[in-house]
Amino acid sequence: MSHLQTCDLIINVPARADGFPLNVHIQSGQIWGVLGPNGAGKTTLLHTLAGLLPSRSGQVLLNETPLAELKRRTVAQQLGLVFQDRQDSFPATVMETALIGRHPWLSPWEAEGHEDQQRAQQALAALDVAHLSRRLLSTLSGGERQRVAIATLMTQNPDIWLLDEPTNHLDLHHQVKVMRLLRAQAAGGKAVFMCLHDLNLAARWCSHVLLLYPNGDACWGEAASMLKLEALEQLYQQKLITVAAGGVPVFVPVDDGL
Ligand SMILES: Nc1ncnc2c1ncn2[C@@H]1O[C@H](COP(=O)(O)OP(=O)(O)OP(=O)(O)O)[C@@H](O)[C@H]1O
Repeated sequence: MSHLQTCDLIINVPARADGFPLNVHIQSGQIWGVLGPNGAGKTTLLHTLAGLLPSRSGQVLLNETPLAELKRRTVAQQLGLVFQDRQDSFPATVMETALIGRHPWLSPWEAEGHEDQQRAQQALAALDVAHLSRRLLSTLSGGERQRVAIATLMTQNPDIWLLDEPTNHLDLHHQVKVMRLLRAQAAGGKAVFMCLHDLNLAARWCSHVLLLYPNGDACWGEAASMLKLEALEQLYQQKLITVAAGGVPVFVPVDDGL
């Protein structure tokens, strides 16, 4: 299974000081949650890990090789990204969109075969959007589109799954369904690294957490050791209380009158 490593990585957030160099090792079986306030650089980090943005300094290594030295096709076979905002500008059906996930695995101009179709079908079914497979993507609701994007990543089947707020637009049932799916993928050997705004999803589902501060400071480690009330209050500049539910802490923001 592939693994992704950052070596003294400084992401390039415009007009920000360098901050703390990231030395993170994202490995098979792990589920990472990246937490931080708006503008902290979560999306920038994800895009840098995917090789879509250059770092300011340091490196991203995919199986010990700098990402920049690898062919995009090789990278796309091992690493996939669900974007936060997608411009689905050209008309495509849900099935056509899911099949885009197979492109890294096909030679140029090679058409998708039966197995590719089957993979896409299974992924769409896993995300409860198989019944929409003939619909144009542009006609879907926000949550349906989000599930198609995750199904496309599942169809791509890389070892490393990068996701930018995967529960965006999802109702509660589908939030849990997606988190279960990500946990099952990690249990099967994938590595999952996602930005989250919901602390409680991180507390319940992530094995590892990276806290990213607006000034570029960062810390990371096993989830239980990172999800401490004081650290999270400092991260979000927000008063929180903790209540226990099902053996997992639930963080609740409170109005401190400030
Ligand atoms: N092209 C750009 N020019 C100037 N500033 C930029 C550019 N792209 C991103 N930024 C800034 O970089 C910072 C980090 O953006 P990023 O999208 O990574 O944050 P984020 O943590 O994902 O935020 P959010 O929680 O709101 O999604 C933001 O302040 C953003 O305005």
